Amino acid sequence: MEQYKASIESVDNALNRLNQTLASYRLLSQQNAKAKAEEEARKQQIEQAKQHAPPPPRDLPVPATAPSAQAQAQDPQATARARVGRVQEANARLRQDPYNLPLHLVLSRIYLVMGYPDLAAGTAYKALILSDALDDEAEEYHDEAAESLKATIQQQPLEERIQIIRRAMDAELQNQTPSELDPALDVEITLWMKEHYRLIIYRLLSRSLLLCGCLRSAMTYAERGLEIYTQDAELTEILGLVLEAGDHLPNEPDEDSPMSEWPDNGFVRRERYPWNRHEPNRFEQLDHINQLMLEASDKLEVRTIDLPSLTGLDPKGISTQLGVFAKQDIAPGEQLLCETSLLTANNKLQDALCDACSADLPELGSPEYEKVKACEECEVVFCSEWCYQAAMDSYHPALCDKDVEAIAKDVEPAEAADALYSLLLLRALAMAEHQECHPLELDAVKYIWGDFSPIPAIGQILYTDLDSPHSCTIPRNLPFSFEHNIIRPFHMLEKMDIDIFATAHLYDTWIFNTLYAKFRGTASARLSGLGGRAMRGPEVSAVHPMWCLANHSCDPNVTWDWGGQIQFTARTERVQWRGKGGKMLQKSKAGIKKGEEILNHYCDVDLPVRERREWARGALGGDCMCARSEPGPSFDVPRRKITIGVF
Ligand SMILES: C[S@@+](CC[C@H](N)C(=O)[O-])C[C@H]1O[C@@H](n2cnc3c(N)ncnc32)[C@H](O)[C@@H]1O
Repeated sequence: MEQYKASIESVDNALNRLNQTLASYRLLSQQNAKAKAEEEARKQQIEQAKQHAPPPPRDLPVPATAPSAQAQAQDPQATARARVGRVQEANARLRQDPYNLPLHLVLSRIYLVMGYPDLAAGTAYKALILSDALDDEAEEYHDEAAESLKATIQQQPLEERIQIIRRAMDAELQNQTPSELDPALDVEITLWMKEHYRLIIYRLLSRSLLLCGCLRSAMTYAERGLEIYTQDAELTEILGLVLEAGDHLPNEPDEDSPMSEWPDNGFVRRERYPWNRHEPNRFEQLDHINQLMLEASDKLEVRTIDLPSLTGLDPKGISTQLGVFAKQDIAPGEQLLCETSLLTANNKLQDALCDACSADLPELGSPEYEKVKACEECEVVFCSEWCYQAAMDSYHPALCDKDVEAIAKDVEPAEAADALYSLLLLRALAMAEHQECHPLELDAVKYIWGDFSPIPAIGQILYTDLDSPHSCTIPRNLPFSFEHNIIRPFHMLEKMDIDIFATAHLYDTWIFNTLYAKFRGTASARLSGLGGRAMRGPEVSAVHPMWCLANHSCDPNVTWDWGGQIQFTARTERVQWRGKGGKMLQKSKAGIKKGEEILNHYCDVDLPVRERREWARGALGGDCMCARSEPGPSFDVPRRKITIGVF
């Protein structure tokens, strides 16, 4: 105990000495009449100092469950279990100590090793936010991050703490210049950030973004790191790898291309994460799903169905999923489903649409306009008292007066679809926040098919090296960008006054990815009714959780229409097409018999077969196997084009 006390004192003594040295330099600099000349000299010296590489960062503490290399080779299953255990353990520790910067770096590294560079980037980005907060007393999270990091540093070996202080004092003495250290900040924290953690943040962020295909951001962070750590071999290597990855691109940018020409998006794994305890067993919860279906239709029920696996990932060639079936005979032209969803989005700032259901608002001054109701606090408008009340009960208070209106609005046409997905995410986050529910447990989200790829086999190599996004050996089909999957969701949460560190169990990159996976397979989009033009890209979008349980066919037995509500109506005429011998075919009669499956259509069924197949490969993940589109010669008659569909 005495010995411990003495060591503490020696750290304190060293810190005091350092502070005195710094203070004397500050005094000197104030007295110096030739301040300008000195400033020049100081700049030169800083430049010289930058030429010396900082000492390599001490390796981060490895959680106790990490398996040894030998154990990994002997038992890959145990290794995989241990890795998932490490994610859970790091997250559990973060729940107790949410502002702990080094712990974020540990978790980021675990994700990277597990082949989740997207999650590694999300976690390293949070470490960067903490690092920026540590630099400025006035920043949100400053006090919490400083307290947590100080406690971590105090647990480190005393010799190392003293060495770091000594090195800083020596550098100060050698330079004979005013200190770069900010007197308002804790000196030891500043030194540890510089010696260890800031460098690791830049390395982790730039490498993981490189592996996600976000070359522009990877380059930005590698370069930012190199401005501080000019000689760092790893950052220099990562910068080289970014340039090399650019060589593989079809429109290859070169080193001198403007930054804006470098791609900043790619694809990542789309899977039910092994630690995700929120995905329901939909087959066991069919009764509950059918209770939800009753609110949209009393003529339909949800059942399990074996579909041909279109992605080729299922070894049996069959994918057991859900589908929608008729509970009674349905006549041609009869309406069979009418569903209202509040999981909607509109990417136009000025369009007159209901905030809740996205229906067009009636014309100003018309008798119908009487029904329109605005929020008294923030003036957001709803088409009816019903929508106003539903929004208040479901999501609006979480967004009211929170300065979120301009997020993802009025974007370039090429960005329109991604903006809509971001806005659907914002709506889901607001629903979760207001309803005090985990975002993946929301009724509007929980039972949606996420089109997840199977988790890779135990022991399978995921990246042949951790140097290139092209070395990944497993399918990655979830579109990913640093902006949409990381920066924007955290920004939205901060606007909603949500502490992103204290709520990581509710709001984190893996949760955003899971929500995006669900929305990407099921959201319908359309142009806004008011002046919407195709060149502006999709403008309104919604996820209808019951509607989207119906599977696709290029010979559908229903049509659908979506204004404020989405409706299924039994087709009055089935599609006709020319078969192999050029003969006109119409496989089925209009009308739906009890027990028959509801065959939805996600694309324009009037498109020619080649375009439908191309669409199906993108949207369903493979060739559509319905009788009309089965691979093989077929001669479709192209007809009218519509501008509405699942995107
Ligand atoms: C919007 S969901 C339809 C509902 C889904 N079956 C479920 O269980 O929730 C779309 C997914 O269903 C499957 N699917 C839909 N239509 C299909 C078809 N004609 N053939 C094979 N799979 C289909 C694909 O996996 C597709 O990604």
